[in-house]
Amino acid sequence: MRRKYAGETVDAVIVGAGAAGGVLAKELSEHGMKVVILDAGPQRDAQRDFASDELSMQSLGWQDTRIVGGSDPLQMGHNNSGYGIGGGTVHFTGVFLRFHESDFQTRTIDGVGEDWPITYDDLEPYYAKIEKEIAVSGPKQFPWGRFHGPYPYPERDPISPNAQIFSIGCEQLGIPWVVTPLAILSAPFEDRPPCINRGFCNQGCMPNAKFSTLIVHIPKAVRAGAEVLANCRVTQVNTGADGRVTGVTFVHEGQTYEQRAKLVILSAHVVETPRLLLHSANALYPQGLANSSGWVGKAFMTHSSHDVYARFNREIRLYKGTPVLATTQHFYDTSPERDFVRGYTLHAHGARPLGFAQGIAQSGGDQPVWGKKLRETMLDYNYYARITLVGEVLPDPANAITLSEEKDSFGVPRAKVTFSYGQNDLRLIQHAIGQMSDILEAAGGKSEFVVPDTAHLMGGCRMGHDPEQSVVNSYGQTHDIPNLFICDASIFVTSSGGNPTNTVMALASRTAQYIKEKSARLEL
Ligand SMILES: Cc1cc2nc3c(=O)[nH]c(=O)nc-3n(C[C@H](O)[C@H](O)[C@H](O)COP(=O)(O)OP(=O)(O)OC[C@H]3O[C@@H](n4cnc5c(N)ncnc54)[C@H](O)[C@@H]3O)c2cc1C
Repeated sequence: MRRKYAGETVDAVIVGAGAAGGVLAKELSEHGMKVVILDAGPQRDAQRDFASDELSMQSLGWQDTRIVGGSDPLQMGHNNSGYGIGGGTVHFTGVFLRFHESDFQTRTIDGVGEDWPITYDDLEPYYAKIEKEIAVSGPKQFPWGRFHGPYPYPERDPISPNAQIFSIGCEQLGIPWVVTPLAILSAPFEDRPPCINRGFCNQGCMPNAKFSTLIVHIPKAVRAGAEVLANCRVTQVNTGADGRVTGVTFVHEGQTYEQRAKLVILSAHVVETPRLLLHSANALYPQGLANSSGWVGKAFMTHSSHDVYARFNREIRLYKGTPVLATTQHFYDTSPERDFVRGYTLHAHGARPLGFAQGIAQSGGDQPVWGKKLRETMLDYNYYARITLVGEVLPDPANAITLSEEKDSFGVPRAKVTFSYGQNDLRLIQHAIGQMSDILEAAGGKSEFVVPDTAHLMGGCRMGHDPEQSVVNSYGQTHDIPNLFICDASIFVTSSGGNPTNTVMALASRTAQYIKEKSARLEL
């Protein structure tokens, strides 16, 4: 393996080149720090490696076996974790939303979950910076939350037929809607073209109109001097006799290496970050690293993400255009009229034929859509429209990532992912299904399939002021080990009712700023 910093103790080693890791690598190396960033998966080339093919592009997701449990076991893989340089951003849908003020204070406002140790104001400048840096497109007026636009780039136009259906249904019911804020270009930016509506965002964007860490932050980090190592699986975080971390052990093509560093930053996402911390237990830290509180792996969350499909008597063609182009956050905040607290976002959401077939096949309950019925429905694929939920799931310590007895080919225990919905989560889902059906029917469709699903992973190494109730402080610095940071979606305290990646990247930029300031004062 060709190396730049082999044998050196670098300023920072980052594990995971996804949404958070990419921001950190870029910002720290542009500051002059020596950075090595490792990813377990490959470095892909958008034009060479992305195919307009649903099935083969499943390889963009994390495919290693994870053991799932709980009363609502999660389907792991392509739908919730990325694999390779760019992480989940390579095949994410590109919906780019901010959290609302209330998301950071659910305990105070609604008596559920936990308050974050930061407020919306702490993150606001970082949201603005990231949105500008990647030229987020969105409406001139965004009606919900604290940020009302305008976005750096104009909203996408035209919108897809499925988004038009959504808009008609919402308008019939008096529900405000907008063209979705997206990390997808509406006009040229830097050396990238605007979106041409191929619709393969979840298969990797071949023309580079969609932002991904692979094509934006990683090249900038490399230009600033960072060393990016693909196909390098970190198996251990190493600790010195003084209790500080000294670097990481990783495996590349069957060979084991060590990268020494003054700072270790884990950005390996919600399952792999806790797994590494737990697996790196030693005599000094028998419960795993940064786990004196016992909170590592606990209270991870997902979003409920049920779909409703309705059939229309005219062609909609769900494959057309960017998958998500219309959104409402009308049901985002707690309302005393509902039997649950917190809320959700609804998106008009395109689907490709395979996704449609896999979805409706799971929708039937005791009357599965399979065989002849599945085949007949597939013939009518062009007549269906879809809406998808992004629903807040409350944190529950029983939803946890732990180590199983079974080991993977690297000798590391496989992650066990245990998940069950709470009563509030289930009531929220029922409400959302009703609203999605109403919108589709108000637009002239007939609701036929409800597909249970989840999306996004968050939490498991939550931030907080109290070292006995949280793993990291608000900058991602672990309470137990000052030179060990966690910076990815695992540090979320609550899940919100909106897509998370803008918040992941804003937090990463805030952590980078903290590291730069602390390092300058030799305080790390
Ligand atoms: C299909 C799909 C659609 C999505 N759509 C949206 C959307 O529209 N809007 C939105 O806001 N969010 C969306 N998301 C979520 C988004 O992708 C994540 O929020 C985001 O990528 C999380 O960033 P992260 O830095 O925590 O981890 P990731 O981006 O997942 O990066 C983690 C990286 O760590 C690497 N890694 C893990 N373990 C190791 C190890 N041991 N050694 C070395 N490397 C390791 C992985 O290979 C991966 O590249 C979507 C996700 C998926 C899967």
